[in-house]
Amino acid sequence: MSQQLETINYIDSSLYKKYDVKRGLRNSNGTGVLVGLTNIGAVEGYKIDENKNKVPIKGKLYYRGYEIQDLVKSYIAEDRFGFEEVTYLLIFGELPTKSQLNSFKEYISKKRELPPDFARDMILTTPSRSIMNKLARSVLALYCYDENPDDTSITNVLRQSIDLIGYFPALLAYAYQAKSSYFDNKTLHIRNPLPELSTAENILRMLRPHGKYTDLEAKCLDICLVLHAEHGGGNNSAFTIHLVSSSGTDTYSAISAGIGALKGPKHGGANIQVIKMIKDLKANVKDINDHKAVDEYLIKVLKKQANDKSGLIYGMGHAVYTLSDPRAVLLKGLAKKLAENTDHVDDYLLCEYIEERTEELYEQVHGTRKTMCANVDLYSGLVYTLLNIPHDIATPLFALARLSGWAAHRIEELSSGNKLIRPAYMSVAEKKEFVPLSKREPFSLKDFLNRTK
Ligand SMILES: CC(=O)SCCNC(=O)CCNC(=O)[C@H](O)C(C)(C)COP(=O)(O)OP(=O)(O)OC[C@H]1O[C@@H](n2cnc3c(N)ncnc32)[C@H](O)[C@@H]1OP(=O)(O)O
Ligand SMILES: O=C([O-])CC(=O)C(=O)O
Repeated sequence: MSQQLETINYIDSSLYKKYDVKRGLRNSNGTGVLVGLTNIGAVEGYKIDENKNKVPIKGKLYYRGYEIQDLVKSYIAEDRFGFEEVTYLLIFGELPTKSQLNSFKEYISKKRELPPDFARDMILTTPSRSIMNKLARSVLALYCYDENPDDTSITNVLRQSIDLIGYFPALLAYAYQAKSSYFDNKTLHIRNPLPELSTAENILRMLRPHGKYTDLEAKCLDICLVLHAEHGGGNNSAFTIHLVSSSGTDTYSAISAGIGALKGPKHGGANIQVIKMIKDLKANVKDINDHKAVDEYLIKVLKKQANDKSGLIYGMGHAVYTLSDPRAVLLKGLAKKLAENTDHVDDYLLCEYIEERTEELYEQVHGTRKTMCANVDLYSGLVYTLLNIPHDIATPLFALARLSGWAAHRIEELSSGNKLIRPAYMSVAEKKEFVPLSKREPFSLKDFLNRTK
């Protein structure tokens, strides 16, 4: 029956050209179809020249007009946590004053504790191997604990968004604890969040059996959260938020849909896929410093003969960035610093080698050159290893950080979208006459192909 599904669902790719369908909402030069306007994040990865050709450039990312490097550099220089400030910036559109930031942090800190018995009833009873799956279900379950869940007024959506931002570290940490205890036979540690701690500190406190972490570990995790918080309106999960919000549905439905989109291996889930790919590479290549052997492995990946046989080198390529992804540049620098004088120098060099070689090996295998840079997911897994953060939560950390951007995009859609997002699909199906049950014949591939020729 699945063969039948493949047959009846096949659409000849020449039809897309014939009817000028923008597959994947992409123009013929690979750029995205313009479908919206946003004030939140700006992603710049190419220029269009006077002949309408796409010209690769170094990538830039702005949050509400501020360049990501400037934000990160200032948090490092001022030796302070930046994620709460970035959340404020994304939602309210301006950098906060000291007192605005303090009140915002105080407000979030009051929402750190989950509703009474939520952890017991909603997280520990039905653990999942996938923490992303558990997070989506937890967000949906929070609908039942909200006395005003369906009100889409901005005041109410803002309250719901900040509640979720406050709850997320505990949702993530308890989902991880439930998974580790139930599936990996580890001791269950349930530690309360502390209101005076930053998001990064609370995550580390609740994740670790002893609840301890260093200031450096927390500040590095904070940088990772800052870097993952927002990426414009067109990325798959933010667009999902716009799409779902445009129907007028509730905040919990919209955010859980965003989590589902981010989980995919071509989007946020790529960070876990990079970790798995490197594990597979190490299992198949005796010496990871042997460049020839690494090349051979990567060629097999590209030929769909190795790893998950998708043909993808995870952590490489991007829909917008061409020469560089500014987040990958920053994470690479962080990974290099953290790896120095540890056993992980070779792991760092391996990621760097994959970054250097992908374009050329892609050309060798496919015969066409594609400009491809490391994306945010290539080095993040290594940074988490170096921070002693379990790999299971790599994508969930992405979701926790991106929740700030999603909240801003949902509020933007509700404030300025004002139109149900509803693109067109042209039907290419044949029209048929109804056949009574007694006269039907089983599906025949031959008949089907004859009819659809
Ligand atoms: C947070 C984020 O979402 S960042 C992205 C994380 N995702 C990954 O790291 C997964 C690997 N990368 C990819 O799959 C892609 O680069 C994407 C989906 C991110 C972006 O893709 P796009 O730039 O839109 O390119 P597109 O999907 O049109 O691909 C063009 C061709 O290059 C191939 N390609 C793109 N990236 C890669 C890659 N990393 N490895 C192998 N082939 C690749 C595609 O398979 C496609 O081949 P096809 O024309 O034969 O179908
Ligand atoms: O912009 C994209 O397509 C994907 C991405 O990097 C992100 O969402 O962070």
